Amino acid sequence: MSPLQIRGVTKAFGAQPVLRGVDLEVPSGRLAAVLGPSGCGKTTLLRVVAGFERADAGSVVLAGREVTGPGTHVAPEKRRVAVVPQEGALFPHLTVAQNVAFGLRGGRGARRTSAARVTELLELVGLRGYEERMPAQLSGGQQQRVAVARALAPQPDVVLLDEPFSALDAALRASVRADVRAALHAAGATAVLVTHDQEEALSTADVVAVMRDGVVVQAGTPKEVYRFPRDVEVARFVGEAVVIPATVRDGVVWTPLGHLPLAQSAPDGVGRAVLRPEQVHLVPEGEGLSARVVDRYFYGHDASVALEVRCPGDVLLPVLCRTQGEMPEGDTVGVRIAGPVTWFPGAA
Ligand SMILES: Nc1ncnc2c1ncn2[C@@H]1O[C@H](COP(=O)(O)OP(=O)(O)OP(=O)(O)O)[C@@H](O)[C@H]1O
Repeated sequence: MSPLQIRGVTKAFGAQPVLRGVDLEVPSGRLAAVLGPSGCGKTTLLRVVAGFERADAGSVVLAGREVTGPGTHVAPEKRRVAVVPQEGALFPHLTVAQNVAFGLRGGRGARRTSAARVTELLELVGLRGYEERMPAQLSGGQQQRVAVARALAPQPDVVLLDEPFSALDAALRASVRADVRAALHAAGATAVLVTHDQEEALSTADVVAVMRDGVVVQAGTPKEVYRFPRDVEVARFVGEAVVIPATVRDGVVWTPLGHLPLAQSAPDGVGRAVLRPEQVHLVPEGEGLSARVVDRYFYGHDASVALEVRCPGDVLLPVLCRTQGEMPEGDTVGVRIAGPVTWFPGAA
């Protein structure tokens, strides 16, 4: 049985419904990211699971025990859930070792509050040797790692992390993220990470739950939600998407860019196809369709160009494409589309 099962959870603040029937299961030892735009209810969901908020309806089952349900509300401290807040919230007057040892009190490891266990936990987060430092002597990333060690100390059933990397600067974020992920996996912890950063969700989590307007609209592996988004909005939210008008006839998608293979079977009809910028390949001018560079975006590790593709019938279609090299604006290039597209019925 999954250590965390959330079923049909609803929650309103006054007249404002915030959670509108959330379903989510997190398998044992997995890290799930709850990904969604600001205000969609991510933190509220975490607070319901932690027991800081009462749900109006639905249930939360932790390690087989219903902690939230009709007539049931187990107090937060009795839930065996650990919370890592946005900024680690370490006790400033306690050393790193004392902060971690604090997490051991009252937990399963209560009888083993030994220095050895603290060292073991610090080792897990890559901070062995930092026992005697004070929190103020640590970087923001190190503080977050201590907070994770403290959270793991009582061997909770589930670790909840609320935007734990958002206060870190970009250069640090990726490495702290990787360390925290490794520590959670090494501890075999089941965890839920709340984030509005799609790159963070896709690169860190085993399961991504995309949340919108108080419901989980899709949950799956990072590859599943990226390659097989449930709708155009999910496609746009989990990455850059090229959305084009498309008609399905006999299992083939007809688009202004030519006919393309389908990622999944679909009934005949009119709708939109979604492809990713990395499926748009540049070819020498004269091959494929002709396109003009209309804008460029430089990200450091790579770059994108906005193209205007001239399609049959003189239709001009805006398309985004990844590039490595220099591409002056106004340049004319050839493009070819590779790989399958996802398709959604409805008006273009
Ligand atoms: N205690 C509260 N009382 C009243 N309204 C609240 C309360 N907590 C949250 N809300 C409202 O519920 C909605 C969802 O908030 P929540 O913090 O869960 O969203 P979120 O997805 O975590 O957003 P963010 O990414 O910005 O933190 C917001 O409109 C917020 O104003």
